[in-house]
Amino acid sequence: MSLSLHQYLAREEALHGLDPVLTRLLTSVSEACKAISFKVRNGALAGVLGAAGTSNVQGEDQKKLDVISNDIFVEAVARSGAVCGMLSEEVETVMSVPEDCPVGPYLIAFDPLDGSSNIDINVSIGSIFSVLPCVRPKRDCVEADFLQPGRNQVAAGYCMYGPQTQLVLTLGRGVVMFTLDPTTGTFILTREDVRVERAAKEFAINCSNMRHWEAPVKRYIAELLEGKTGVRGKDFNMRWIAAMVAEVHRILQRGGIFMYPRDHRDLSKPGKLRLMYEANPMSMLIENAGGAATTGRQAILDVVPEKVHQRVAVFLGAAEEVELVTGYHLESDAGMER
Ligand SMILES: O=P(O)(O)OC[C@H]1O[C@](O)(COP(=O)(O)O)[C@@H](O)[C@@H]1O
Ligand SMILES: [Mg+2]
Ligand SMILES: [Mg+2]
Repeated sequence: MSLSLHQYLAREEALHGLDPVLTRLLTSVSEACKAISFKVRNGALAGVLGAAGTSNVQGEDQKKLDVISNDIFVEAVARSGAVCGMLSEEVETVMSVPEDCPVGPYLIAFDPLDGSSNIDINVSIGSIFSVLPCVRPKRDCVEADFLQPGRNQVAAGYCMYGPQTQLVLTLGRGVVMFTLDPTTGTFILTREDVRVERAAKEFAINCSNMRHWEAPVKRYIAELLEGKTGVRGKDFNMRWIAAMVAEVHRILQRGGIFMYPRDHRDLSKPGKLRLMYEANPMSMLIENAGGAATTGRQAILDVVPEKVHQRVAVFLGAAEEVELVTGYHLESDAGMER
């Protein structure tokens, strides 16, 4: 019998004591994702393609869909009565809930539209979310309330707008996938107990940055590229979709490793991806599927953030590969100390 997201969350409440307020929040997130999915499906017909003509806190040009998706998320989540603060890639400061909305015990961080460079070419994109507890729920939450390690997350996930719209979720007890039935507008559970194998034969990295990488990353990638004839003794395949949601989605289903290392392009940016609404939720998913996620030097989920929009290097996926490349970083650091 097929289970809807609503029924799945009710089952989690009954079997594992899932907080009904968290259920309400996740339901609001799923409604936001559904609304974004409908916009994406209609593309040019809905007038959602192209640039917005503005830039975000990262100094990146915003696409219309970045702004539209952000507005949809903020509206849905603020009205859930489940949060006391929101953090978005598209908004510089943390957002409080409006006066006419009740305040709840959670904080939510989100990347409303991931893979923005794919929007106008009709390639997979997504939305990513991370839910943290709020120690002192109040209307005027501040940045400091969000500065918690990813280990504190109580739920995390993403929705991918690809050939199908799929919502992928962890509550800290494994990873489950739902597929949106476009005829009824219901998310239906289509995969449970998602696992990432320890070994891998596929990797994802943007090789155009190779000259800027640190030595351990250059070493690791060089060994993968040598294939059967090199120290690894096997051939590896490569993919790069330029949307973290799509890369993680592939890895959750057929394995592999995804990397966006820190590089020397701009020393003020330790990596491209953002810790709180990209790396943390994806790391929680990957760890819950039996994989690993590090900065090359420590588990991503143990990083204590200093700023809400902070960037971080990311190596995630198959545990064997993540452990190997992390080992190369630690060896290299130890060598430099000597
Ligand atoms: O264009 P690059 O440098 O390959 O970067 C791709 C990476 O940037 C991101 O698109 C960043 O996400 P946004 O679209 O939310 O800014 C990741 O999803 C992806 O892995
Ligand atoms: Mg993103
Ligand atoms: Mg984004």
